Amino acid sequence: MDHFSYRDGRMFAEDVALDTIAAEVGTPVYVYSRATLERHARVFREGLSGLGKIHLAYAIKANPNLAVLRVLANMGYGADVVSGGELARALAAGMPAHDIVFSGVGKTREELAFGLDSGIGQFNLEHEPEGVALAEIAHQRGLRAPAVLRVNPDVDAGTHAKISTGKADNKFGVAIADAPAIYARLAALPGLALRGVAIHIGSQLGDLRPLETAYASVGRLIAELRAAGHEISHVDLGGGLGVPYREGESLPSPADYGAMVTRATKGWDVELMFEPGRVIAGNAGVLLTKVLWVKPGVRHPYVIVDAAMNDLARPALYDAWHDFAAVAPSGERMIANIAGPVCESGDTFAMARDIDAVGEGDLAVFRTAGAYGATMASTYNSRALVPEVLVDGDRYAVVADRIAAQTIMGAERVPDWLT
Ligand SMILES: Cc1ncc(COP(=O)(O)O)c(C=O)c1O
Ligand SMILES: N[C@@H](CCCC[NH3+])C(=O)O
Repeated sequence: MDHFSYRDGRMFAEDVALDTIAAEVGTPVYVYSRATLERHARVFREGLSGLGKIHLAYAIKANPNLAVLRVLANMGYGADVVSGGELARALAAGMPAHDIVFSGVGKTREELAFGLDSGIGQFNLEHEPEGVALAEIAHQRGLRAPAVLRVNPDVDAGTHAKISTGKADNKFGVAIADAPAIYARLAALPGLALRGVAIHIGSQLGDLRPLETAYASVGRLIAELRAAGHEISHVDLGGGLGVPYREGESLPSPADYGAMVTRATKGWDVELMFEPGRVIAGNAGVLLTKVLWVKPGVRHPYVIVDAAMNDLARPALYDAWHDFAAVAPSGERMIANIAGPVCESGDTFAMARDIDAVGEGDLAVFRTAGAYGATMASTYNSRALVPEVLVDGDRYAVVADRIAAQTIMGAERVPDWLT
């Protein structure tokens, strides 16, 4: 069941009409559905139900809003974090420290110490010097840091180049061929409790084959590490499962993914960990916007909406497609370009798109905006930071305020020597 659907010609988020939210909170605004978040969390877990003991660490970079994290914490999810800021959020949302995994290619010593002092469950080491530093910091505290080594399997994930992470030339992990030697050196350090490996080859994957190839490499590595005498008890298979962005698009489901994982990890005898992000949050949110103007264009009119690339960066960054739908469609269609107010031609959400006909003042949504939406927002062009709303049945709450340009200006200073 879609939790963003029409009733009597108006779009609702669960049981709340989007025009009500627009009138009360203003636009642009992100709107999330709690029921959808919960459904996705449940379906992902069910997809992996044949695998025995698993750990689910929601990749909070996808949507780190505290209310969203609380929903997922209540569903038994831990967190995959990539900065001290994300770690602070996961803890603040009530995620138990031992359910938190710390990934990221540029963790600072301070962040490593923060993770240790918080008692997090696992560090995913991205390279040898990081492991050495973590071992030192842990040893000084009389601790052994639970850790796994992230390997780069040199697999083309078949997704957008900017969100591929598993090719040899990408910055993530250690080359899988170098992994046995690095693993052996790190495993010998007294401050580390090295217990396995991690992998993550990219995001928005629409084909499971690259993942299966990568997991097969991990399987061979596990055998090699065990043959060298290492105890391998944990393997983190990362995230990356894609979601449909276009109506009618069909992608592998969590159940398909689970079947592949079951096949690929047969006989591994480890606790598997997963870091889903987009598949949990992507289709649980829309960006609600208002049409400001409809302006003639050379081939098609420009629909200028009040959301812009600073609110939803994905189209400008990755040429990403987000379905656009009127909140109260008339039934008419139009071919139009859709753009925001920011002074860049890249601030264009769609060109020559067949959309619901809209005019000045109409409300519309960009769909599938729950992941990598608000979290990538900025205040470029001195625009406000976009607010977020969580709907739960017939109630809703503003879960992140709109931060006005004036408030942001309040953090700036003109030094007195600049008279
Ligand atoms: C290490 C790591 N884990 C998990 C994820 C989540 O990925 P996705 O949102 O595609 O599931 C990412 C982002 O791609 C990541 O870098
Ligand atoms: N920000 C990207 C995903 C990056 C995933 C981070 N590892 C997107 O919007 O699709």
